[in-house]
Amino acid sequence: MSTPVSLDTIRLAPKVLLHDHLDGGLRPQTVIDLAADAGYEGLPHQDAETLGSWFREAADSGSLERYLETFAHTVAVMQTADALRRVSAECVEDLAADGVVYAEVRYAPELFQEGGLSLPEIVESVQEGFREGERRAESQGKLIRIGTLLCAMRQNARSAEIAELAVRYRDAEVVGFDIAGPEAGFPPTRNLDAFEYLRQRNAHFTVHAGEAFGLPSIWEAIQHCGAERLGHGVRIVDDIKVDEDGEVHLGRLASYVRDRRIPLEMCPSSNLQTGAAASLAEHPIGLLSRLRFRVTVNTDNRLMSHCTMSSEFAALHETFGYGWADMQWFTVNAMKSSFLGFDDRLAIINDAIKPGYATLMG
Ligand SMILES: O=c1[nH]cnc2c1ncn2[C@@H]1O[C@H](CO)[C@@H](O)[C@H]1O
Ligand SMILES: [Zn+2]
Repeated sequence: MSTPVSLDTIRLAPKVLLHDHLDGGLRPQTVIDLAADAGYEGLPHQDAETLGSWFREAADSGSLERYLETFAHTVAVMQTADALRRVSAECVEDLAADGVVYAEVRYAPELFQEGGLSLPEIVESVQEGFREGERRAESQGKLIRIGTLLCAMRQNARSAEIAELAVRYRDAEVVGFDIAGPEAGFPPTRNLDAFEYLRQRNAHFTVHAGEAFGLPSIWEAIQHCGAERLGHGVRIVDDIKVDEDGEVHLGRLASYVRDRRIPLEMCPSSNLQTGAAASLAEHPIGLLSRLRFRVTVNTDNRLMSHCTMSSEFAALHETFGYGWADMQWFTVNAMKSSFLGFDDRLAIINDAIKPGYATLMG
């Protein structure tokens, strides 16, 4: 018999997360503790519950730029090796407790240099934290693996340096590169040299595109930069027309994205906060899934968007009626689209994902 779908049972389902920001997923209490350690006095609240609500409400701003302002507080408390190790280990524990079996967690090393850390020190501290988190999860009977993505910030001009850093640590579980930050006014082509460098070295990258800006950003990311995946990519719907009678017409770019199976790292809750979609029911994930784009479901920022992988799946279940088979489809899509090697992806699909959903589907 099939297990009824609820938030609690979704937590038991194996899940894969490709788009989660390290500095967007801190526990509120950890932000408070680290602020005290660092002597940071800028926090709006000193009580974990109130602070958690503050992040969610402040991020609920209707614009990406204002959503990103809330990161000033998390970034401020992540300026030492110890703080980075703690945040990274807790991130893994939280994902594992939510039933995530594989996650790609991203952050921008250039943001953590205010206390004098070098870029290698930052990367090594985070990697140590991730490994520690994997060990703690395993000791609680939860198997999880973390791949790291290094981001360059679009508004800064350090992408070449960060791309080199990603390649330097590619054999230490840094699996790829991304550009993040404000999208409007900062087209992905500003970072062409970084993308060229990565392609020459057979390295992987995704690009935040089609979130706060439309089709030109997606087109540049794919056709000029060579992005393998799209962070968000929601605005690809601008190239899809649905007639009154339900007939669907895909433009050239939307067709290309679907034909080439370019993965969309969709983050529904985050999109509602930044105004990229008006409501979950109207979120393009419904149409894009129906049209069998390579859709994946992600959290983006668990603190600011007050979500987990399980809560995102639960919301999709309520709104679109998705059941276990759909969740397995999203999960297999995500695992196939990960930057891990092919053998490792297959092993997670066959050893963790398929048996997990088979049990739930009965
Ligand atoms: O949805 C998003 N779109 C663009 N940038 C983002 C998003 N979420 C977080 N960041 C930015 O990425 C940096 C590195 O993790 C964060 O500091 C934040 O500024
Ligand atoms: Zn993001």
